[in-house]
Amino acid sequence: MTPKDPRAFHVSYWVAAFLGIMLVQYVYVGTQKIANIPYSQFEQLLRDGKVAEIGVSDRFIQGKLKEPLDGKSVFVTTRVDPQFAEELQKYNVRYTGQVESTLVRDILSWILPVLIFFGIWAYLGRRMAKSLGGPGGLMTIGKSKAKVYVESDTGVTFADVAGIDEAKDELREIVEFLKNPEQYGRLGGRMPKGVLLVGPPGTGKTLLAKAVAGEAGVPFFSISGSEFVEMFVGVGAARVRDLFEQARQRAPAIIFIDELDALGRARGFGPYAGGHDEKEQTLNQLLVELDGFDSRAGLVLLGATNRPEILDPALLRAGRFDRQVLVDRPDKRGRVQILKVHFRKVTLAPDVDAQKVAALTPGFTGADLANLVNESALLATRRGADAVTMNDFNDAVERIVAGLEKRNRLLNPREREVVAYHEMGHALVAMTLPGTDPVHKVSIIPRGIGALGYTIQRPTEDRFLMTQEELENKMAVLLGGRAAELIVFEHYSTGAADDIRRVTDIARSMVTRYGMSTRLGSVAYERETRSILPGPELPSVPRERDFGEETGNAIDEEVKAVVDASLKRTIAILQERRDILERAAQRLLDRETLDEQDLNELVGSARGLKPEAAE
Ligand SMILES: Nc1ncnc2c1ncn2[C@@H]1O[C@H](COP(=O)(O)OP(=O)(O)OP(=O)(O)O)[C@@H](O)[C@H]1O
Ligand SMILES: [Zn+2]
Repeated sequence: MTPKDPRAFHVSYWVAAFLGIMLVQYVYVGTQKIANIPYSQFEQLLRDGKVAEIGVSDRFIQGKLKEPLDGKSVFVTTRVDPQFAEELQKYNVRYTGQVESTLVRDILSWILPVLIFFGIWAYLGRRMAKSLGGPGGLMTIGKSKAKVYVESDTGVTFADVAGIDEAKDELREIVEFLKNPEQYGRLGGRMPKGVLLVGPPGTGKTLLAKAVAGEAGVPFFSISGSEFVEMFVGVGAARVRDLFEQARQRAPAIIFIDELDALGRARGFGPYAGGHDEKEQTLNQLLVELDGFDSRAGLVLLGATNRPEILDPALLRAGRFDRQVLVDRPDKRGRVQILKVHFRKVTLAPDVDAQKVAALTPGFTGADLANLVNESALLATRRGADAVTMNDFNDAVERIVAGLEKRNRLLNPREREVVAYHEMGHALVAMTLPGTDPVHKVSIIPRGIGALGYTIQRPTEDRFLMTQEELENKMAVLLGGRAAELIVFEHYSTGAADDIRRVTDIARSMVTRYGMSTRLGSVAYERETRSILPGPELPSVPRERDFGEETGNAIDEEVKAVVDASLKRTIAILQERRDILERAAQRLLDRETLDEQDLNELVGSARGLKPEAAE
């Protein structure tokens, strides 16, 4: 399309070559037109002395005439046996020699080259399209694919996106900005250029991006990072440039890059570690575009990824994708809302209830739920029913759950219960002990890699200094999960691995760096770069040992003693509040997330109990 696209050159080149060959063929054959004459006429020409030279094969005679006949100077005729010819003349039979059809020759000289040419073109086209990693074939060559992905009106609004209200709220500002980019910058307020939507697959990141475009009524340009993989050098960068160029012309607009991690993988990460020129060039071009565009022009770049941790840090720097919006798996209430959106598309029997279906589908994402509604409708159709019943949903859930379990994405009911008590253990200890950060949210919805549930504490202030008591409370909160599991299930599970690691770090630091152990005194035994205070975690370097083997053993024992004491204390705290733990964990199991207010209602009385009473 645009001359900048390197592939465009290929196509015009091929077309020109093709036309050229046709022209040469035409001119050549045209001047060489051969007269096809009867044998008797040939004899006449011979007798008249008009034939200059001939070539004889066993079936044809071809020759040149001294003067052109009907503008043709070459003739061909079919040979007739001379004796047979005499015979025929004797009986006065008129005869002609006729050259056989020229069809075969025509095919060979015209159609075959054309066919071969198209064959080669199609083959190259397919190969090229394949190496570009995208769909398409013949027709897409030379066209910038970005063009294909523009939607003037996505037709999606926030009403179509349910259950992820927090993410929606964060994007409302972008909508306002896109509706009126000039006004927005009036007071000097700056819009973020890039917003990164982070969340597991199928949670509606693409849908949300489209909804932002739909709400603002701006065009939606989209491209997927994975399309850039395995592309010719230079093509990816050209496409990015082209994409931004087109979007700029139609600003205000949204540019959406799905699977940003495929493109923006940190250098030296994964299978392409070490110079993968093409991706690097494409990434660099993206960074150039990001740095170059002025948000007042009304362009907003949205990116999506489910692996933010592997992104090149350059992408996340200020002025680039400097805002992240979490798009999480929905909890039960969220699932109800999502189901209601998708229920609009099908005819439901009166017994179908979004609450009931939501209760059946813990761990499902928005995409899973959309799939569920669809499957149920298919089952009903197959039955020949005229509405989808609760039974169809039950059957469809069973099928889908089997699939999701295979892909290891769902907890079984027993695991959910363990996770609920574990997380509630953390939360309850935190809410009991003074000086710990308030609990913002508890959830048993898996998040990220590895975390089966989570408890979010929101620090009230930045901390630069912590007392021994505060560190001990922090350890107790971290051990709350393990303690709850021990009390309720009397088991040790792997779910506490990360908690244990962090507790051990704190205990070791207390003993060897902060001099908080009475047995070992206020002596610094180790220098470690890792800090337990909030802030960037530095990579841990091998510890420097300033002590002998005996002291080393004493340190190990002391660390163990600190952790053991902390666990004992934590167990006591929870045992004291066993009934609250039960009630809150059951509520958590039912609702899947509890916010600050829910927790305060459930646990409110816990603070009243003196934690020390437990010791
Ligand atoms: N929150 C939601 N509300 C309503 N429908 C949803 C929601 N989330 C997902 N869906 C349904 O699932 C489909 C797929 O979601 P979408 O492609 O937006 O997910 P995604 O997060 O972009 O996934 P991926 O990371 O795999 O690209 C949507 O088209 C929609 O039908
Ligand atoms: Zn835990």
